[in-house]
This record gives sequence, C-alpha cells and structure tokens, in this order.
Amino acid sequence: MNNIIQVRNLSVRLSGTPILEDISFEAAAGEYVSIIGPNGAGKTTLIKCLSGIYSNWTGSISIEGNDSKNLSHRDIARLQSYVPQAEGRMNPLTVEELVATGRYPHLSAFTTMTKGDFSAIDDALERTGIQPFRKRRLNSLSGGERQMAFIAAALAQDTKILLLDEPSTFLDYKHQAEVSSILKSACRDHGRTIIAVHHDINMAAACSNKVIALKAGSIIFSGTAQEATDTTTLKKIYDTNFISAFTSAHPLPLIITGGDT
Ligand SMILES: Nc1ncnc2c1ncn2[C@@H]1O[C@H](COP(=O)(O)OP(=O)(O)OP(=O)(O)O)[C@@H](O)[C@H]1O
Repeated sequence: MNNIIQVRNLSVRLSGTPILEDISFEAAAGEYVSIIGPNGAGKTTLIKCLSGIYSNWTGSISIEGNDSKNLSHRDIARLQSYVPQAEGRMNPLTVEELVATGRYPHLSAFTTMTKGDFSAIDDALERTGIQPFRKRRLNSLSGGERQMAFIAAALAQDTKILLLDEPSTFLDYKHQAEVSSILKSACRDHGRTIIAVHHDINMAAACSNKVIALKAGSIIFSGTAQEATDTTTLKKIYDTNFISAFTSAHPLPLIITGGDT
C-alpha cells in the first residue's frame, strides 16, 4: 500500500520528561487512522509532532516520501491541515475569515485569492452547515459551532492529509454524525488520509481503517476497528471494564463502560 505518512522510532521529551517513546506506524492514502488512549498518554503530542508544531523530536516522520525536517511550514501546510483541540481557541476572526486562512498556504506573497479559493471557502462552509454563521465572530459562537468552523477551515485548506485532535468534542449527536460522515467521505471518496484523536471508541471504530492506542507514551495496540472493539483489549488500554453490545443495525459491537471483568 502507498504510505503517505511514515513514522519511525519517534521519541519526544517535553521539559526534560519523556512523553513519546519509539513510536512507529504508517498511514496509507485514503486511510482513516484513529489515535485513542487514556488522558495524558501522548495523543496530542503525537499530532503536534506530525503537524510540525513540535520539532524537537528524534526518529523520523516522512510525509509523501519527504523527510518532514526538510519541509518548510508552508510545505507542510500544503500537505496537511490541522484541527487542534477545541480548548483555548478564542479567536477574534469571523467564521469566514478563519475559513479563508485555510487558503493561505496556497497563495504566494504576490497573489490574491482567486475564484477557486472563494469557491473552496464557500464549499467548506456549505459542507459543514455553518454558512449562516459566516459573518459571526468565532468568540460569539457556541462550542459546537466554533468546532465546525475549524473543521471547515481544514476542509478549505484542501490537503491530502487531515490531522484532527478530538474533532467531535462539543458536538451534539447530529453534528457528530455529520462530522463523521464528512470525514469518512473525505477518505473514501476523495482519497484523503485522516489521523484523528478520539476519546469515543464507537466513533473511532465507526470511522477508522486502523486504530492505534497510546498508553504512557508508547503504542500499546495497533489493529483494525473490529479488533479495537474487543473488551479485553480496551481494558488493557484504559484500565477499566467495558461491555460490548451487538445489534443487527451496526456492523461493529457498541461499546459502553461497565461490567465486572
Ligand atoms: N510542555 C510540556 N511540558 C511537560 N509536559 C508536558 C507538556 N505538554 C504536555 N505534557 C505532558 O505530556 C503528557 C502527554 O500529554 P498529551 O496532551 O499529549 O496527552 P493526551 O493523550 O493528548 O491527553 P488528553 O487525552 O488528556 O488530551 C501529559 O502527561 C502532559 O502533562
């Protein structure tokens, strides 16, 4: 398979503390890879290494065959969009202005936005259902509306790879379903590669071709969505009990916490 991202022996220390140790995995074009694991496991740190926010790591990250250490921030932004965790994202921009920033990596210093750029912005606003809010300031929106605006900016960036840190935080059930459908379609119909941190194992399993679990900075599990819904595996990852429920309406078991074993 054609790997668009290849991570080899990635380790990182923050403030002198080892946070990630010897992480290796790959993602193919069109693949949806979920990163799961307990709080503090290193999921956000991994996404920040991939997105170029952290550069003080050892090992290698190859993006479309290029060593990421040789890519400029603009090169990376043309290949990857990044939706950070929702917290702390108070931003004075309007929705439309934020989504327009998704086009900046494609502009040179001497060009202004073209019809194509404006149509990418309109399309992203339409697909995420936030067209009615386009003139509103981000700090006047609800958490879920703001979340959709950041997802729209990533879609407008029109990159081969999307990195998302907990994309469904703040979203109600309808919007979770919409985001999951937009993201699955980005992979299936448009060949995009997604690496997304998820806390909801049902959402991770429903979207993913591959699930990677981090625990205390190391990969403790890597497998298919089906394998990730095994309750014994989940207990090893999260140190708590899970129950799986089977229904004919859903191809994978549904997972809830609880039970004695
Ligand atoms: N700048 C920093 N200096 C020192 N330690 C840090 C720094 N940033 C993060 N950490 C620590 O690194 C560990 C991993 O953090 P990270 O945010 O990657 O975890 P996470 O798996 O995304 O957690 P959560 O599910 O709670 O969002 C945590 O113990 C955190 O306290």
